[in-house]
Amino acid sequence: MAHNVIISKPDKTVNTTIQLTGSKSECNRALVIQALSKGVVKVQNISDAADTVTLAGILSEPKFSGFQNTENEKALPSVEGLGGALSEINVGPAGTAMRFLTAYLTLQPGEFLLTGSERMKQRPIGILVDALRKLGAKIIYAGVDGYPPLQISGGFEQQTNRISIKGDISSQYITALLLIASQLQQGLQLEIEGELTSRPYVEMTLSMLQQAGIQHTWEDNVIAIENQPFTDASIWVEPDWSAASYWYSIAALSDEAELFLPGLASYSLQGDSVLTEIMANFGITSQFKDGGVYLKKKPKPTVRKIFDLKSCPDLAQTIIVVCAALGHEATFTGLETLKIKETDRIAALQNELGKMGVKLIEKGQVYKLDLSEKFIPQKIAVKTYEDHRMAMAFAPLACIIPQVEIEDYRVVEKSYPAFYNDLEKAGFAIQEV
Ligand SMILES: O=C(O)C1=C[C@@H](OP(=O)(O)O)[C@@H](O)[C@H](O)C1
Ligand SMILES: C=C(OP(=O)(O)O)C(=O)O
Repeated sequence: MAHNVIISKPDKTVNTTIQLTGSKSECNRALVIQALSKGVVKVQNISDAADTVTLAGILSEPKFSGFQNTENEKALPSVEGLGGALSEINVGPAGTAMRFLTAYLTLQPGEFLLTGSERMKQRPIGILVDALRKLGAKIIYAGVDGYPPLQISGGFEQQTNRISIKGDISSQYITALLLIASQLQQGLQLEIEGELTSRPYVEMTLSMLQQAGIQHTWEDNVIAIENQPFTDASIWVEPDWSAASYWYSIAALSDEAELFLPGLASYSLQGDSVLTEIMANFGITSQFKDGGVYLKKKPKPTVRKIFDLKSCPDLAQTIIVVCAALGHEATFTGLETLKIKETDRIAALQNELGKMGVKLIEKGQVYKLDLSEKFIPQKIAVKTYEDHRMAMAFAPLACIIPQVEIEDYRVVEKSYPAFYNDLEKAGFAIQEV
């Protein structure tokens, strides 16, 4: 089976409609809410992202959801019974599934071994485990302290309703706690210590809980949720703005382009919708009408020199690659969390941009592109490091480099399985090698 693809640009101007799959962030929250509500809350427009399929599969098992979920038909169970006593659950590379299930399983009767891919075993989870233990949950490390796999004994007597948690490593720990908060006997008062990274993801969690009837207060750095029931609701998942970023990037790297992305609205729960503002710097206009967004390229000189990506870390690779490709010597901040994602995204960017003579220089918390030795090769072979966003952020380089080879190209399935089909639809040639 081929592992790589070579992408070449279309013969004519990109002018098409791309229907993006649902946001995996919204979906994975909605699935946990649905399971906690025992099916009272429904989910519509479920994503086909592998991370969502994995979580839906796990939660559709009656022993984990406490109800028979027949709605998520795309679900692929990835659960194995271990001698009846301990159930092993493997989330593969899905960070949100790992973090959300860690909290969720502490409330479910049973003994669980929660594990994931080799990379997942290197992604820290100690901050969340410590917080859950303070609440009274029973979790032990089955491998290295501070990292998955975790052994969780579900069901616990709550010891306190007030805990504090560091906010600058991953917002997913905070989301995991907020998702279960209303089901804790004493509710939860969560004090966020220090800076909060990826803040829009916490706001997304609270908005979605609110759609499911769960009220909260957020005063200064304390988010409080009382014990309360979910109410009948149907949550509609928006298309994925992070996936949209690759289409904005294609438009930015083309002389001309016109695209329609149905389902995206100017108001979104996803912080990555800030993309429209960021991409305006590269001459992309976004017009919201007909139930979606039209993007158009209008060449203009790029003015913005500093991009703070703390609130939208999943856009970092897209924007850095666009700046490098356009020869825009920009500076980036808010990239601290990139080293603990699917791969060390800083190192991966440095390696792959190096193949076109571009340096991404780290100076404390500031990263600067050095384009003094930049060149446009005839061909580039991009390693993807088991990171979907490396593949999708570099693929648009095909607009300016005749042949872009993406190694281990199927990594995109984590969030956007139809990526290459959509590229073909837009006129790109995709050759498996
Ligand atoms: O809550 C979420 O759905 C996510 C939060 C972000 O992670 P961090 O909070 O770890 O930055 C983001 O990078 C990830 O892709 C999805
Ligand atoms: C960081 C990501 O995902 P996760 O942390 O959920 O694995 C991502 O999709 O870019």
